[in-house]
Amino acid sequence: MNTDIIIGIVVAVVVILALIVVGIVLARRRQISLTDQPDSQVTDGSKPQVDRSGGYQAGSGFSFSQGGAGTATATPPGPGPMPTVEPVLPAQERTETDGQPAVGDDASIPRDSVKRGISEINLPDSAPDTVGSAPDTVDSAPDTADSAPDTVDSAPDTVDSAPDTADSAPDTVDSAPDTEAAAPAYAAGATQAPIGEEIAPTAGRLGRLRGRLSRSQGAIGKSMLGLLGAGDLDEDSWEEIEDTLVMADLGTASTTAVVERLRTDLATNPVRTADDARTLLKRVLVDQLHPEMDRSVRALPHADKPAVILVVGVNGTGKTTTTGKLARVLVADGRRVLLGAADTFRAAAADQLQTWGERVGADIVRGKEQADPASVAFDAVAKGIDSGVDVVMIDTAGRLHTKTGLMDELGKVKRVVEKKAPVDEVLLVLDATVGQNGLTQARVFAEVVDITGVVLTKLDGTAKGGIVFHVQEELGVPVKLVGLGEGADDLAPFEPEAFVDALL
Ligand SMILES: Nc1nc2c(ncn2[C@@H]2O[C@H](COP(=O)(O)OP(=O)(O)OP(=O)(O)O)[C@@H](O)[C@H]2O)c(=O)[nH]1
Repeated sequence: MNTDIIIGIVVAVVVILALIVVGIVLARRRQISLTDQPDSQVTDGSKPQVDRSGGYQAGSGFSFSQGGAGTATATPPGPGPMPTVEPVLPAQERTETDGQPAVGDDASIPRDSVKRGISEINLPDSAPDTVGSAPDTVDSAPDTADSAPDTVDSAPDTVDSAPDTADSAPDTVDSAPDTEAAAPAYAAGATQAPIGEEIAPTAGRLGRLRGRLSRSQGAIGKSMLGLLGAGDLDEDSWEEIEDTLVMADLGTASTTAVVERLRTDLATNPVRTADDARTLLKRVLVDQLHPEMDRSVRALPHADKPAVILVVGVNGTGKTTTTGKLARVLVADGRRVLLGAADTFRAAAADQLQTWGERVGADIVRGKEQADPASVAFDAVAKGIDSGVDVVMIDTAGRLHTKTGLMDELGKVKRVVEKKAPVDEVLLVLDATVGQNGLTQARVFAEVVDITGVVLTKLDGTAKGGIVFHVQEELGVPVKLVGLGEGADDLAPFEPEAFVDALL
C-alpha cells in the first residue's frame, strides 16, 4: 500500500477519534451530576457528616401578631393578587369521597360515643354572618352577663347533662339560659394550671424537626432535579415533570404555573450544573408558595380582651394535638393561654385537651359530653376575659354528618363567641396524608367560616408535600403552621424558603 494512503488512513482515524472524544465531553457537560459537590467533602480526614434531615428548618421562631379591629378575615395574599386561585366550588351535601376520612365520616361511626344528631338552629336574622357585620355585633355586646347571646338561648341541641358543678359555673353560664342543662364545668383548677413539664424553647425545637420531610424530598426534589438535570428537555420530559408534580399533590393550577415558569426561565437561562438546576427550581417553587403572605398567627391580646383562635377541621386531622402544641409554644413565649374544649362530641377529646392543658400550664373550660359546643366556646371566652389571659384557643368538633350540620354548629360557635370577643384567627387543620380529600374538606370549611390560616399536619407521613401548594391555591389563605410528628414540639411555622430547601 502506498505511503500516502496509509498516512491518509491514520489521519482520518485520528480525526474520527478526536471527534468522538469531543462529542463525549460535550454530552457529559450537558448532564448534571446530582452527587455531592467536592466542597461538601471534609478535608481533615474525619468521617463526613451526612445530613439526612431533608433540611427543614424554620429560619426564625413562630411569628405572632395581633388581630385586626374586627373579626378574622381571610389574610390578604400579600402585595400581589394570587394569580391562579380557583373559585371555591359548591360543596356537596355529603362531602366524603373515596372512602377517605371527611366531614362526617367518623360521625357515622364515632370512636367512643353515641352519635349526636344535628338539630336545626334558628339564629336571628341579624346574627353576624359576614365578616363585615361582625364588629358591630361585638361592639354592641357588652361583656356582662346580660349580653349572653340569644343564640345560646335558642340552641336546641343541648342534652340532659345537668351540671354537677353549678357552683363553679360562671355567671355567663347562668345568663345563657338553656345552657343550664349543658353548663360547662370548669376543669379542676380554674386558676392557671401547674406546668407539668418543661417546655423546650421554641428556637431550640427546629433541630428536632429536621428530617421529617424526607419522603416528600424524594418524591418532589430528587425527581425534579433528576429530570431537569438530564439536559435538553423534550416534550416527553416535560410531561414527566408535570406528572411528578401532580403525583406530589401540587394540583393542576400550581403544576401548570410551575411548569410554565420553568419553561420560560430555562429558555432564557439554560441550566449547566446541578447548582443551576437547584437554584432555578428553588426560585420557581418558592415564588409559587407566595412568600409575601402574612403567616403570623394572630395570637396577641387586644387592649382589653384576649386573642381568640378557633381551631377547626375534620376529626382525626390533628386539631386537639395542634391546639396543644400551639398552646405550648405560646406558653413558652410567656403568654397566658386558656383552652376551650368545644369538641363535646367525644369525651376523650376534652380529656385529651385537658391533658395538654396540664402539660403546658393552660387552663381549660370544658363542657359535659354532648353539651352545646357554642355554649362551651362562649364560656371559655368569657372566662378568658375575666381572668385576663392573653389568648383563648377553642378546639372544635369536626364530626358532622352534613354540610348543613357543620354550618349550623361551627357557624354558631363563631357567632356566639363574637358576642364576647372578635375571633382573630380561624385555623383550619388539614391532614396532609389524605390528599385530594383534604381539599374537599377545606372547601366545605371555607364556606362555613372565614378561614384565616391552614395548619397542615402529618407532613412527616407523606411523600405528597406538594399539598401545601394546592391548599394555598385552592383557599387563597396561607399555610401558617405544619405538623411534623406526634411529639409535643413537632409543630413548626411554615416558611416557604425553608420548606423548599428541605425538598431539594
Ligand atoms: N405523624 C403525625 N401525627 C400527628 C400529627 N398531628 C397529629 N397527629 C396524630 O393524629 C392523631 C389525631 O390527632 P387529634 O389531635 O386527636 O385529632 P383531632 O382532629 O383532634 O381528632 P378528634 O378529637 O377525633 O376530632 C393523633 O394520634 C395525633 O398524635 C403530625 O403532625 N404528624
